[in-house]
Amino acid sequence: MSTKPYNPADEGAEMSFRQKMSYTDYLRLDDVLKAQSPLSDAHDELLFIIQHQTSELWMKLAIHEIRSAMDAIRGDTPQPAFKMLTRVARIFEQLNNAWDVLRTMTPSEYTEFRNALGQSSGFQSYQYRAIEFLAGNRNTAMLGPHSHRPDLLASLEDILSRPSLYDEALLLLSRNGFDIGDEANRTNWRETRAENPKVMEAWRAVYAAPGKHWDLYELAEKLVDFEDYFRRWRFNHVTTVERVIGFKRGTGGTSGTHYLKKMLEVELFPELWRVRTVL
Ligand code: HEM
Ligand SMILES: N[C@@H](CC(=O)c1ccccc1NC=O)C(=O)O
Repeated sequence: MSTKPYNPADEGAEMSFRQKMSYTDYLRLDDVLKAQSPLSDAHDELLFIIQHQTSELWMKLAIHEIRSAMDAIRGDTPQPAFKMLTRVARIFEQLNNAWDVLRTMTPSEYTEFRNALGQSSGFQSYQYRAIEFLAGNRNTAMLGPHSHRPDLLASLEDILSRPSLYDEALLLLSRNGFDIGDEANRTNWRETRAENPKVMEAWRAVYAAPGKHWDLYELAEKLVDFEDYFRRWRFNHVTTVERVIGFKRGTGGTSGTHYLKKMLEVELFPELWRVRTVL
């Protein structure tokens, strides 16, 4: 005895989208799902492509959130920035978990298609560079790989012409009466700023009396949280890279694992880490 299969149309599920916007239409899935073009017959190349494309989508959202957080801080309304920065940290947590999928690819499997990648490399990810530049890790040498794309170069240059997320936090400290020295009058934002003892002292005062400076205290902790998850991303990346290609040179031309280990030393918000020692 068979029962009739359940039909969601009986309770009103729409079944015809000839004249209406569907899920596939709204999400432009034809564009998204046609954008994977492996260059080899290797089974794992699709994993590699999807891993990177999904990472780039999450980075797009991170950039959107960081920019809005910066606007909120600049407008002296830091509260919405807290939520946005929490989301950025969660995005990095998501990216960190994604390494578990890529880690299932062995060196033997990667070697099957590595040649097809030519000299392309994550080193040329302009969204990754945008996140670093927005956060405050600025190095104009990193513009080089984008010199053939005036549109991308212009958007990175635009980021470098304005204060970073951390600069916005320091300017907020200054507007709240904290002495941050010459940094309050800075006009050139293109390079990473030098560490500043006055900024360290300002953060020390914030951490010494959280109740008195709650917004600045909460902002500082959101920034530390963001950097914490960012550091974990760098660490997961270099560990995966060592596991898959050892100490081979990178396709992008750097020393590979050695280069990435050096990048682990980068600090986005140095005084916020330094201040811990003196509390
Ligand atoms: C098997 C997987 C991977 C390997 C073997 C690998 C390898 C490398 C190497 C060797 C570099 C140094 C630059 C070079 O000379 O090429 C690099 C940089 C980079 N990779 Fe990967 N990578 C892998 C996966 C990923 C994934 C999934 C992402 C996510 C988007 C990514 C993003 C980046 C970025 C953003 C850089 C630049 C880092 C910086 O300049 O600090 N990589 N990668
Ligand atoms: N740099 C990697 C290649 C690589 O991982 C890659 C190549 C093209 C697009 C994204 C990549 N991912 C991260 O660098 C390698 O040396 O094997």
